Amino acid sequence: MTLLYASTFTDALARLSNQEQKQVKLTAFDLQLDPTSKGLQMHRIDKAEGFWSIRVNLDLRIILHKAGERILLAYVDHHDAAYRWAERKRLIPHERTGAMQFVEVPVTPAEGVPAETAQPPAPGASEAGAGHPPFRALSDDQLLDVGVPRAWLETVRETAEQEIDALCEDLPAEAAEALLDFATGGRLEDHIVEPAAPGSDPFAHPDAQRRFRVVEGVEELKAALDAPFEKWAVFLHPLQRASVERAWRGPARISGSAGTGKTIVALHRAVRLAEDEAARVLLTTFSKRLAENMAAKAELLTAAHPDLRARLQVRAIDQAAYELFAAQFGQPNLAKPAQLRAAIAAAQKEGLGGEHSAEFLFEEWEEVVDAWGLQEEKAYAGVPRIGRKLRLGPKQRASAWAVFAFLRDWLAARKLITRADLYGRLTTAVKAGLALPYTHFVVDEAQDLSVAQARFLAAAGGKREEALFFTGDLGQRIFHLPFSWLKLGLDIRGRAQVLKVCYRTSHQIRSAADRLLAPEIADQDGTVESRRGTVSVFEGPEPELVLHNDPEAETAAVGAWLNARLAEGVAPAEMAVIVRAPGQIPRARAAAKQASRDIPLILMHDAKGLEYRACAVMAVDEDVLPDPDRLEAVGDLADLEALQETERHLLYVACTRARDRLLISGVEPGSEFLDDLQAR
Ligand SMILES: Nc1ncnc2c1ncn2[C@@H]1O[C@H](COP(=O)(O)OP(=O)(O)OP(=O)(O)O)[C@@H](O)[C@H]1O
Repeated sequence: MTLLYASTFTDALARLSNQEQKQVKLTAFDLQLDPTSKGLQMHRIDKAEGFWSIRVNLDLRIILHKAGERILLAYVDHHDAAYRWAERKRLIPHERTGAMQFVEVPVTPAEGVPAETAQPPAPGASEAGAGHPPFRALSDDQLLDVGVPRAWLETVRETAEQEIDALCEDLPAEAAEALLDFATGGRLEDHIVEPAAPGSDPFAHPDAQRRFRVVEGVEELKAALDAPFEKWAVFLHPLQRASVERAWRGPARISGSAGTGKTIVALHRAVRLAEDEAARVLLTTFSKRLAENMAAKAELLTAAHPDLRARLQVRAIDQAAYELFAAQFGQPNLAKPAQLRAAIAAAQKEGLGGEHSAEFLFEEWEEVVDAWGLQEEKAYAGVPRIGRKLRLGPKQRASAWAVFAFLRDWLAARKLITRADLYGRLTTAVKAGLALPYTHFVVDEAQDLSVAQARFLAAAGGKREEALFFTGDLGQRIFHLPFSWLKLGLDIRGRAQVLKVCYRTSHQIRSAADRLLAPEIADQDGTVESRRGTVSVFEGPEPELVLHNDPEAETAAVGAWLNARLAEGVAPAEMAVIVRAPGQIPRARAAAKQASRDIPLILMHDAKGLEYRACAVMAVDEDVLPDPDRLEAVGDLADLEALQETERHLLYVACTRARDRLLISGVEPGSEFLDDLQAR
């Protein structure tokens, strides 16, 4: 007997109370142990071919589908609702793609089916007061190619624009995504589903695997049922699954708009690599908080495989590097930014540095001299100054270098090293043969790797084909100026994949945020990441953008907006107020205070990886974003464009933390980026 469970089952389970969930799990375990047990009280459902019910308690029923040796946990609900669900369904492979699907049975109104049950509305029913049906001109073949079931062809063609959302909830996910993209200007051709090979198992098709999963042992069933909310732990999108499972034969990078599940892919990939008993996997990202989030998810994913969990370490990359350094060379004595600034001030006091401002010298040190590990002025002249178009003249360079040389001596005299030095020494040691305790590195938020980190990873991966796997989004680079990975030995060309389905953010919020960025962004080595064809799996209200005459008016309006969300039932912890810098926190606090003191206040730089039902991104003023201090610091010597982009990315990151509701506000005339957000 093969036992499978469907995403419809875990969705339905997640809607039940904790007590009910416990009872359902016990019944499911009983089923797995002995499907023939009389105690299950299994009954065939007359009106639904292949469907059976089993009894959980007086009221609750699990719906199964049985065919030959295969039993599928399909649904669970209170008695009548469970039967109604089954009576509307057929389990059949799609005639064109071969992927197994649940298909709603078309029922005509004459059969007296209540209007609220899920079924294709009668063709033409949508005409009253409806807009132009966007799919009317699509042929049967076009619709079948993207996985629309035959029974739905007419209904799809007659669906009006404002009914698309409801339609898509009833269609298989692959068909819904294709139609959503088409309705918002995309191309159906981008979503044609690869047909299964003749004679192959319809449950093995990549699109079937996003809704059905074979249970491999009681531990796995337990893990799935213990966390029914965590759909990502089981039901991956075919593109996600392909990214996780493929033998990439070299460093690979998976990208995608915010919320397309890049972190989820990184997690699954790390777990997959750890299946090999000889593997020691480091799953890493740039901050401790994000690493902790990933570690919690890794626990969930490996709940059924504790041995595998032991082969997987989750750490912030700096922490991992620190530990490796300490093990090899002893505790590093790291210079703090304040110490570096003090050293620059000391150099200037001695008359070094010419006309350069302290801020410029600090940025130049961080992003160029220290980042690239430059030890000599000659090397400084030849450094690839990507993102910095204006080259320094020889005199300016010489005066700046005098400060950097001073800085190096200053650090050496105090036996201090920088973070880049730490990575540099590790890189040299690895190249000289130091064996690391990791065989594989899976790196999330890779767009924010520093030069020194990228160089270290290139060395650490060595020539092992699957050693390096990156996930990230160039549009979310917020910490460093761009640089060429290729020049550092990380060649991902031809091994890049873009995810296209956004699970976090409503269509309305995601498409507004995506307007902040170019539809395609190329990295320094020519690898292009495209946002075209991205779809969100649900819809919501349009984001609101409001400018006020003064900060007080804004505070009052944001407070009112937060109160409105509370009134809708959004808990304080499910919303956030996000601002650019600490200087705007008092404004955020004043606004939040009007609704609840428990609403988190977050800086844009710290917003990465977080998600909330409702976000107010406030104080998006002209003199706040882009940050004028940062722009001034780089003066006319740096490429303002690259820095401007970094600031733009911050707004993108902030906006894409919102799931259902987004408010963006500021004081007139507002940040220059807001124009793009509004453009249609
Ligand atoms: N296959 C899936 N099924 C259901 N939910 C998913 C799936 N993949 C991802 N998610 C959910 O989508 C949300 C976003 O996922 P994730 O954080 O991995 O996206 P991301 O691309 O890393 O986002 P960002 O770029 O903002 O960091 C999470 O809530 C995650 O659980």
